[in-house]
Amino acid sequence: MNIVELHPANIGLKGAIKVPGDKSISHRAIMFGAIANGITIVRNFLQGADCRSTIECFRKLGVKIEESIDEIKIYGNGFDGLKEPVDILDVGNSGTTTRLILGLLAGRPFHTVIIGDESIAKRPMHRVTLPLQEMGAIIQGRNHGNYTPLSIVGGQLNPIKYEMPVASAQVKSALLLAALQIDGETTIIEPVSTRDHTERMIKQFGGKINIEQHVIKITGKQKLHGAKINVPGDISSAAFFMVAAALIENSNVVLENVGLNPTRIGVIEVLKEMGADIHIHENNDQTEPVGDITVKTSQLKGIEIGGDLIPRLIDELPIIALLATQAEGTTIIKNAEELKVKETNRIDTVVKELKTLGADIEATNDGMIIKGKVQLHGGHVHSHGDHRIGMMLSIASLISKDAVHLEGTDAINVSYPTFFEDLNQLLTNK
Ligand SMILES: O=C(O)C1=C[C@@H](OP(=O)(O)O)[C@@H](O)[C@H](O)C1
Ligand SMILES: C=C(OP(=O)(O)O)C(=O)O
Repeated sequence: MNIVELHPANIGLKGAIKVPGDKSISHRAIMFGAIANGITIVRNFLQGADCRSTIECFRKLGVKIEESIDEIKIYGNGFDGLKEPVDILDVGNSGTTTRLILGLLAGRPFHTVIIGDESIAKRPMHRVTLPLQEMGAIIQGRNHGNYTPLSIVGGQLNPIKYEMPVASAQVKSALLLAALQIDGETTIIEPVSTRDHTERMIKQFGGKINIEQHVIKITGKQKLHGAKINVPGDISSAAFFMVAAALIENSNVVLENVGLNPTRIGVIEVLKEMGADIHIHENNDQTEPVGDITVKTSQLKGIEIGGDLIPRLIDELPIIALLATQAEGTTIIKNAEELKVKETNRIDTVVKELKTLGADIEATNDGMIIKGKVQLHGGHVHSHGDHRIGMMLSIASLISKDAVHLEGTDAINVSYPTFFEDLNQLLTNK
């Protein structure tokens, strides 16, 4: 496992960068391109390991996908264009690929086997396999279909009315991808709003979907046509530099062309409530809203984070935990038990690694309690193979007193392969 020695920043972060494309939207652009009729062109696609896994899975399903430096071209032939793969589909580290592809394959009349890495093998799949089985798909796997390896034989599905027990955009999207193949209307009820990229994309590809509050209705067998997708920058990646700029003296950072979908901007709301010097400049209102985010060095105070806000910042909670170590007072993160079933148990890994650096942080059943402001010291820390933990600890090293030895930085390739290049650029700008 690779170990990198990281040093405290002795200057502020300065300048403007464009973070890479949004991971959630990049996955969906490939999937919708594959099931639509005609050509789909995707610009600013995230070339991270997770989205690469999605491309390779769809190639194995018989979809022609061409790649050049600045765009991806997908030749869609509708749902019927997908063919029984002769090989196993490997989803790598990607929960989004696993769950969404299961929804799509639930309606395909052929057999597929899905595997992933060690982390994927621990992530619960019943949340999608149970409702998909209720719709009529045949799914088998470890622990009665809860864990990979999974095998699925899809076919004719029945529409259902499904009240989701967990707030999860992946579950919602899997069910929508299944529902798109059914003659009849499927109803999905979310407990709390989650990211709505799938719903937006259905419309962008020419489909119809009815959304009223938390009730989503969709009729299948619609004709989707190819589209042009400009993927906005990923706010989940931008969050690391938003926090770094707020915490490091003499910083002034602009993150350009970041996706500002209202279901994703919880981290901006938290930064504002904690007192950060942050400004948003919305550029336009496309299918997905985008804009520039400016963050300067800030004085912060602890707050309580929970309830409906959680799904809107779920992936940002590791970096928000670091932010809280530098805020005056106590920050309480609650209702975030979903953190336990991410690439790692992110309550445990965040608490363990930040404690190693001297933070005052305790795990609770559904989140964390963090007391600040505490000067972090150096130490030997580990990403545990989790990209977001790796990036959070890299930012922590910038505000630590002594060197930090970070093990497992390669995990960062999952969502942000150019993370260290971008960080170095912000550190060298005057
Ligand atoms: O739909 C998506 O693209 C995602 C949904 C979230 O997962 P859940 O649906 O499990 O909350 C998020 O954590 C993940 O990084 C991406
Ligand atoms: C949880 C994440 O992704 P996924 O579920 O797709 O593995 C993430 O990117 O933080």
